[in-house]
Amino acid sequence: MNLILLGYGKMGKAIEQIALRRGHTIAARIDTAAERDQLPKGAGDVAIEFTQPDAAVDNIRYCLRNGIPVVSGTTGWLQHRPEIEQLCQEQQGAFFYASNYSIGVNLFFRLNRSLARLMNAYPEYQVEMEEIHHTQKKDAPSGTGITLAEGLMAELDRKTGWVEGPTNDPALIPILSKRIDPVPGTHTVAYRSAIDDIEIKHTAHSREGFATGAVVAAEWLLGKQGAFGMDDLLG
Ligand SMILES: NC(=O)C1=CN([C@@H]2O[C@H](COP(=O)(O)OP(=O)(O)OC[C@H]3O[C@@H](n4cnc5c(N)ncnc54)[C@H](O)[C@@H]3O)[C@@H](O)[C@H]2O)C=CC1
Ligand SMILES: O=C(O)C1=N[C@H](C(=O)O)C[C@H](O)C1
Repeated sequence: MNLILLGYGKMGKAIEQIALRRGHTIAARIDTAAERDQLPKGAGDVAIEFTQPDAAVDNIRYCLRNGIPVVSGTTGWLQHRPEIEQLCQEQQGAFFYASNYSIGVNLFFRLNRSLARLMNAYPEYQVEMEEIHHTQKKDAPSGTGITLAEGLMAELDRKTGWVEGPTNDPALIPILSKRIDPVPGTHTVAYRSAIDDIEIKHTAHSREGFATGAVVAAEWLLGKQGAFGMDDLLG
């Protein structure tokens, strides 16, 4: 495949390495909206978009309107997801999104939901979450943290929402965000009682898992039509 990298920061560069290793070529490395607007027609087969919260929606719209299948991993913009999915349908385009592309985290999402189902029967445990990332991260809580919280809300009857920081409201899941360099991404879900604690934790050692997942998603998306996520890819 000939890939357009929309965003050539930490993730764009990690994706380039993995893409080249998997035999793909790089059609363009785009790091501003102005550069993107100068892309020639038919420049690449798939765009991989890892930019920043205030740029993602415009980039994804651009791809869908120009018939470019797009894999996005940017976090912090998902309030606009329904609009993007509608545009994808109208344009008969191809759009893939995951808050986290690593296989390990996607296993962790499933473990989180299974554990939450089990903990429904044990209301004496209070659930809380922590996410740690490098200090350049623009959004908090992390997209992965929000996906974990959504998994808890789907399975734990006593939780109806999440909040950033501590809370005394028993219906809310507190998500504590810490920024420490050079942490690529660490997520913990903890159930605490007066007697003991149960914790599950995912620690990324580098960006390799995120980048590999994004390239695999681009390979998978080519030739498809619709809006997809990791559950479609992993089955
Ligand atoms: N879904 C996942 O698995 C992962 C998601 N992320 C998310 O990906 C995003 C990018 O992360 P990093 O690469 O670490 O950030 P970064 O700050 O290193 O790179 C972002 C790049 O996007 C560029 N950019 C800004 N506006 C742009 C525009 N309009 N068009 C094209 N490029 C533009 C910036 O110049 C910068 O080079 C963040 O939202 C982060 O949360 C990061 C890692 C994994
Ligand atoms: O900004 C990052 O670095 C990361 N962002 C994603 C998120 O917000 O969950 C995924 C990963 O944790 C790294």
